[in-house]
Amino acid sequence: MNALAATNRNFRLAARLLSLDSRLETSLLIPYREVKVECTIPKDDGTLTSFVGFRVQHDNSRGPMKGGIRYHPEVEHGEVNALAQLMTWKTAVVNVPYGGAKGGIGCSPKELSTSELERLTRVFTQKIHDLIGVNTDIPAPDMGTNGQTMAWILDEYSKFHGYSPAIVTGKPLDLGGSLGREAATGRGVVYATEALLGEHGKSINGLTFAIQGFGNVGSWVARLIHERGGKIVAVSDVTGAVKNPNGINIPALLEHKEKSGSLSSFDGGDIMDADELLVHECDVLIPCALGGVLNRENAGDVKAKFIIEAANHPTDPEADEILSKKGVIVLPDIYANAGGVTVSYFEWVQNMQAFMWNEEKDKF
Ligand SMILES: NC(=O)C1=CN([C@@H]2O[C@H](COP(=O)(O)OP(=O)(O)OC[C@H]3O[C@@H](n4cnc5c(N)ncnc54)[C@H](O)[C@@H]3O)[C@@H](O)[C@H]2O)C=CC1
Ligand SMILES: O=C(O)CCC(=O)C(=O)O
Repeated sequence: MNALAATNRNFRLAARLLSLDSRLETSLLIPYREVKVECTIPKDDGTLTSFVGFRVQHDNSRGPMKGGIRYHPEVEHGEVNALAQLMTWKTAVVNVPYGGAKGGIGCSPKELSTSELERLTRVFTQKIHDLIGVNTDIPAPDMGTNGQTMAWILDEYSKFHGYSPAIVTGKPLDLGGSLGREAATGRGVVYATEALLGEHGKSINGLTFAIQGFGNVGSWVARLIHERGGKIVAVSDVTGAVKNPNGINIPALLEHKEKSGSLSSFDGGDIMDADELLVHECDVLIPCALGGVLNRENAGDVKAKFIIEAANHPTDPEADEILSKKGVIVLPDIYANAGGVTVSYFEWVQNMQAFMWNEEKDKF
């Protein structure tokens, strides 16, 4: 099932359970605004190339719309739409005063040079600058983007609107970023995992884990689970996958990835087929990459007892049904990965107050 059909289906089910007024249901199924823009840039070799960018603003009933920007070849209108809708539910679940939005550009960021990525980000910002705003829609990083991308958006936006650090979150600390934001999504995933396991009389220490994706979210999840004594038996990313039944040395894997840019040549485990990771023997499976990776083709073969949705919508509705019949507990994305947008809210609050907190601030 495609991402939008799946997200709409889940929303309709929830609306029925809540006896939601059908007028509200209809209104919440249709996004507030969808924008599709052409982004043409000169490449380093002087030729011109065009990409398609999107920003979907789903709902602003609870506050300014909030959500990441994704650079990935599979970015398309329907998926961005689904991701924007999920942001509306996510910000409501953790009760931060935001609505939901999402954006992205259909491109392969690894195939573009830094200067091409900068030009693309600046052109995209020029096309959407009058639709976003510190009180209307605040982008953040998602797959394929990072603090540097946010810095370019901030700089380009500020040319039109004056210096506006609150226009993006997840930016570098020197430009008004927040301490703790880089780790926040992974840290939130681990807190959510600890709480769920605790309810079942278990803890991270002593259980086995398989993690799909080793970018911002996956690498922080791996690091924090490793620190808590969890045994990570398999990790994958777009370059390949590695397994070790005795537990992968995560600090060594992080160092290897930093140096080589790849997981596949790591000698602290055996190479495995990346698709096999999702059905690998483990107690807890944590998808931290793309959506729809668990579907009717592989859900029946999943060995894990718990699935923590660190990625957005990794579990297709058909997989959800199969997993539920098997007694697998699935912790939904809009709760499990909400640590990122929570600290994004803290970053925005600091920017709006022109004030910087220390990382330990816990009183409001
Ligand atoms: N960055 C954030 O703060 C948040 C991210 N998320 C979600 O978490 C997921 C990951 O996002 P980030 O870590 O930020 O992205 P990222 O771009 O930093 O990392 C993505 C990772 O997925 C891997 N990957 C891509 N295709 C793969 C495949 N076919 N098989 C295995 N691995 C594959 C990449 O190699 C990379 O390691 C996405 O679904 C995103 O929407 C959710 C909440 C907040
Ligand atoms: O930090 C944010 O504002 C949004 C993060 C995001 O895109 C997500 O939670 O999926």
